[in-house]
Parts: sequence; C-alpha cells; structure tokens
Amino acid sequence: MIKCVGLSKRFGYVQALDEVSLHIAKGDVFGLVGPDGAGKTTFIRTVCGLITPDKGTIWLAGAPPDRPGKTSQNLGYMPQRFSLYGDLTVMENVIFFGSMYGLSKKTIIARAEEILAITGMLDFKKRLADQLSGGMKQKLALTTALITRPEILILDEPTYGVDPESRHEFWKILYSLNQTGITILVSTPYMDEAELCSRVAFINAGQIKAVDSPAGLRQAFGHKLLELRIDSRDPHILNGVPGLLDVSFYGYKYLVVVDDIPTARSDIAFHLARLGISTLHISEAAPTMEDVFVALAEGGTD
Ligand SMILES: Nc1ncnc2c1ncn2[C@@H]1O[C@H](COP(=O)(O)OP(=O)(O)OP(=O)(O)O)[C@@H](O)[C@H]1O
Repeated sequence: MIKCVGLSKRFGYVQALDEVSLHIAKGDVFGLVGPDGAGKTTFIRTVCGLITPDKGTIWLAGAPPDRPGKTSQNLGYMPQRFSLYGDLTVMENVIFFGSMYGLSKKTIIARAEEILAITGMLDFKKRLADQLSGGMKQKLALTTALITRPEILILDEPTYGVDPESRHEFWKILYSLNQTGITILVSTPYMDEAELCSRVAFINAGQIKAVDSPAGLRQAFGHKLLELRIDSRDPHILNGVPGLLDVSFYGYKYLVVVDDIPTARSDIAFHLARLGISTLHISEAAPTMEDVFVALAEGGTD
C-alpha cells in the first residue's frame, strides 16, 4: 500500500531521514515510534507529498512514483498541529475541508453524517469547534481527514496531549476504520499505542532501527529484565553493582536490564546486604515495548 525505498532528507546539518525503506501493507495498522526529533514527522510529510525527499522513491496505493497527484484522494492526513475554525460548527468545518478537496456540499453532508457517526461526533455537529474538548477536536480533525473516503489514513501523533480515556476512544475508532479496509500509518510517542499496532517501525536519527510486530520486537529484546522492590527509594542505590546494563527507577520499583539473571541476582543481593537494605521482591520480568524503545533509542537490543 505504501512502499518507500531509500528515502533521505537533509535540513542544513540535520539528516532528518537517512535511507529509510519501509513497506506498509494493505490492512496494516502501522505504528511509527521514535524519540523527539527522530524523523517521524519528516517521514509522514514526505509520504504525504508535502516534503520533497533529496532521494528515494515512494509508491502510494499502487500509483507510479512519478504521478503522486493521482493518489491525493486516496490519502487522508491528520497533521500533528491541525487547524480547525473555532467560530464554525463541527459540520461547517467538515464542509469547509471537504470543499477544499473539490467535493460538492451535498456529497460532503451525506458523507459527514456517516463519518461523524463513526467518530462519535454526530450529536455535536452544531457545536462550535471552539467549544469542543481536546479529544473531540482530535475526532473532528479525523473526520475532516476521512471526508475523501481515503484508502490510506496517515496520522501524526493524533492523540498527543489527550487524556487516557479519549486516547482509548480514539483508538477504538481507528480500529473500526481499519476493519472497513482503511490502511493506517500512525506515529505515536506512547508505547501502549505501539502495542495496539499490527506492525511497528522504530526510527531514530532518521534511520529505521527495527520493524516487526509488537510481539516480535519484544522477543528480539536481547537482554533479561529483573524487577526489584527494596527498602529504599534512592534511584542510585544500585550504582556499582557489576553487570547491570541499565537501571530504571519507577518510585516503587526498579527495573534492571542484565544479561545473566542468576549472577545479577546474587550481585544485587550482596550489594544490598552490604548496605543493610532488605529486598522485598525480586523476579524476572517480561520486557515491554517501553524497554524495547529505550534499548533501541540507546543503540540496539543486542
Ligand atoms: N523544516 C525544517 N527545517 C530544519 N530542520 C528541520 C525541519 N523539519 C525537521 N527538522 C529537523 O529534522 C529532525 C527530524 O524532525 P522531525 O520533526 O521529523 O522529528 P519527529 O520524530 O517528528 O520529532 P517530534 O515528535 O519532536 O516532532 C529534527 O532534528 C528537526 O529539528
């Protein structure tokens, strides 16, 4: 559905995209995750035709790369910062954006009723956009992105800054759209959202570091994790224990990345006993997407 080969884009001294090759298949809910400044927005804007790459090729919905204009109706795009007209109602906003795509008012209104029902906004169609909550504004932006009935929906951090319940609702809508056959490419800073994707690509410094299903990425995490609860709240308490690759402190527990569980357990026990601190709980933990993300952001999972 979307195929990119060797996409590169440089802004001055910054290599925003560095030989990015990705294949997003029809029916995917494809997640793009990576730290701030990794290149997510540049990738998405390049796929949408808003940025011209320095090199590389994009095939979109089967259209040849030299005729990207043919695909613009096939693609719905929800940018990171979208503009809605606060003094227009929900329906008026939809009509405005629909007419920008050259659709007739009659067509827009017929489609809008259907899409507003899917996005749960039908009861609010007469409300001014300024009077919508943050989560509802996101849903209205999504509605406008769907007005051309696209085959591909591309969303750049659509739930950023939205409360957890609205995020949950938004993802339910994405899934129902996906079930109607829409292929979805979504960037997200949230690892729980990455878990909801059928496939995930990790991008860092403009390069794709890994692509797989969430389960595949967790499996490829090349280390072991120990969860530790001790009678201390000092984030640096484990400093000096040999063989610990990473220690994260979560206020009530420590997550420790190691290669060898038995050795790490005894080294930690020895260290804490020497400090007179008792261990309340220690066990091996399964890696989460967050652990995979941290490992990849720091340079790899092996
Ligand atoms: N128009 C531009 N001019 C100069 N530098 C840019 C431009 N757009 C992006 N960059 C730089 O390219 C790099 C990638 O930016 P990009 O916005 O794609 O990252 P991102 O992963 O989307 O991060 P964020 O989530 O923080 O937006 C960053 O270093 C950014 O400062």
